[in-house]
Amino acid sequence: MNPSGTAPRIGIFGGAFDPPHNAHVALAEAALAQLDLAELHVVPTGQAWHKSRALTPKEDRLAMARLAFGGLKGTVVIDSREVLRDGPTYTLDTLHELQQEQPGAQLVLIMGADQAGALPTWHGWQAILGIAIVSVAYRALSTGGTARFDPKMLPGLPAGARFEALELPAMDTSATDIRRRAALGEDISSLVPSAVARYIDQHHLYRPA
Ligand SMILES: Nc1ncnc2c1ncn2[C@@H]1O[C@H](COP(=O)(O)OP(=O)(O)OP(=O)(O)O)[C@@H](O)[C@H]1O
Ligand SMILES: O=C(O)c1ccc[n+]([C@@H]2O[C@H](COP(=O)([O-])O)[C@@H](O)[C@H]2O)c1
Repeated sequence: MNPSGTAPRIGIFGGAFDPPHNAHVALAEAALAQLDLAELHVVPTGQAWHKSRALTPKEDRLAMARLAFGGLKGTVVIDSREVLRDGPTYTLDTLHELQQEQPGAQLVLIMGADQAGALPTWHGWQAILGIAIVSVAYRALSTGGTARFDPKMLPGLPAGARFEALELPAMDTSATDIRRRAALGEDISSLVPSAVARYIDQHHLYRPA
């Protein structure tokens, strides 16, 4: 408990971060500014069972996450547990581990509205909603507009599930678009933190073989 008698809030922001980009950083900054977090864990995904393409090696994604998020103001932990874990990455496992490590903390799972809408496809999603508050940031759609999210649209929403809105200006940046641009040799320096752009260049990431 805090001196105020409330449970410390631990934020969890997971992603493939292939690569981490400016919208990810803006989302993390908004979470630190708005969610009253004692800590923010930025968690690169290990084995993304839900994505059909092979991700860039986890060592590179972890290194880029350190470059992108390591300098943010606030207590930020670049959490390597999922890249170190064998087998498919399940957020539920991460939440169970954090619960054991920090009993009494309130876990706050942070995501874009696109992921929130897909929650019923997640492993153990109803258990996740029993453990964590879900904080949802709006996300610009490639077709224009923003991805709105209303928890009531989730079929089978468990009673007691808690959601919070995270205010974020809609940004249409996506890692898919950045990988595509980098593969074409286009300049991506306005889309990712400069240290990430240097890392991509130095390690020849996203270029055709
Ligand atoms: N432009 C954005 N605005 C708001 N949230 C975003 C944005 N881009 C990513 N996110 C959120 O960040 C988290 C991690 O996303 P992820 O690493 O998959 O990035 P991505 O840009 O969606 O990647 P990809 O294009 O490869 O699917 C997810 O919760 C996602 O909803
Ligand atoms: O646990 C699951 O089943 C699960 C299914 C889909 C996504 N996630 C997590 O959601 C986060 C964002 O996913 P993504 O696809 O936008 O990178 C990332 O931490 C993933 O591991 C988790």
